[in-house]
Amino acid sequence: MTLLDGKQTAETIKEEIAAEVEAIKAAHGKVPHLAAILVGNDGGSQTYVNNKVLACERVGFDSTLIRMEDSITEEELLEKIEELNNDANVDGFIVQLPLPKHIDTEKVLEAVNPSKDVDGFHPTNVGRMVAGLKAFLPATPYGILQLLERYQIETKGKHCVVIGRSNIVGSPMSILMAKNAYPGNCTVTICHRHTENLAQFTKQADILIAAVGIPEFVKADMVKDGAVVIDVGTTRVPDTTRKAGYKLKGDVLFDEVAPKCSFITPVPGGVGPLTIAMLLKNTLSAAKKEVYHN
Ligand SMILES: Nc1nc(=O)c2c([nH]1)NC[C@@H]1CN(c3ccc(C(=O)N[C@@H](CCC(=O)O)C(=O)O)cc3)C=[N+]21
Repeated sequence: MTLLDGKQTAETIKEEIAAEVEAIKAAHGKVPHLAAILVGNDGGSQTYVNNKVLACERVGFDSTLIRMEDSITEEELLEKIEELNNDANVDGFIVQLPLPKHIDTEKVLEAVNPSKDVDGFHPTNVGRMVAGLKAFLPATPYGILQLLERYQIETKGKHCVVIGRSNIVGSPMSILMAKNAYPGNCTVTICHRHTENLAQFTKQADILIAAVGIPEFVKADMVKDGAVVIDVGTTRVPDTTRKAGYKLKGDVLFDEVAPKCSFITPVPGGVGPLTIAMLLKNTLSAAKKEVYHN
């Protein structure tokens, strides 16, 4: 069993980005700039946004964190987005999810200019990805592709089973794994809450991607011997013995599943750090105008 070290891979990617930032700075006297809007003060979201800001510093990007109260109106958020769309100093920005219930998430995501949508959540980027055009890829699926590629895991002709069909992970992951590319060329099965006899599908997976958000959902008897298992879950479970007051749990019952795997990602230190690295990669692409040449 080989551990897929997301933390180390993310470090390598960030070093590559930092080297490019140096070159851009030398040539143009400016560096890529990522902004993030955080509405409210959900603990998990704060951690991720703070990690993004720290990562920006690490690679030499400018970053701006915009905090807004839980009580803001949709209109106020849309105004802020318009401001960032029009700010020539900002190359890319994200609106951290989830948003408060009184705000229409789809409307908000559609308001982001696709050329600055480094999360890849705008319908234009989703459509472009599906059509095989240049697009900002959502950071988590993009990070998983990087992990498969950098560990040189064979994907052609393999059966990839994705559990979960969310817009930000399960759906785009399934599309990318089926593409005529490396990593890709898989036969893909998407499972979700209405899948009958889930284990019958997961047991056939050469590559199993768990993106359900239920801690330790995938047990050993659901996994084939020698499978590659990618765990996207990062649920905070209360743990009073820890200083942070919580423990991070993946969607996979790691101790039981790992011995059966050829490769597996840990939680923490797996997919999470790569998500942040690929957000930076998208921001670099935005600054270099590699996707939209406006
Ligand atoms: N607009 C938007 N874009 C996102 O990309 C987005 C979002 N909203 N909302 C929330 C989810 C979740 N997410 C994570 C990012 C990093 C870690 C990460 O770095 N995790 C560390 C541990 C962090 C910890 O200690 O809590 C790890 O797995 O090793 C986890 C989760 C991005 N998301």
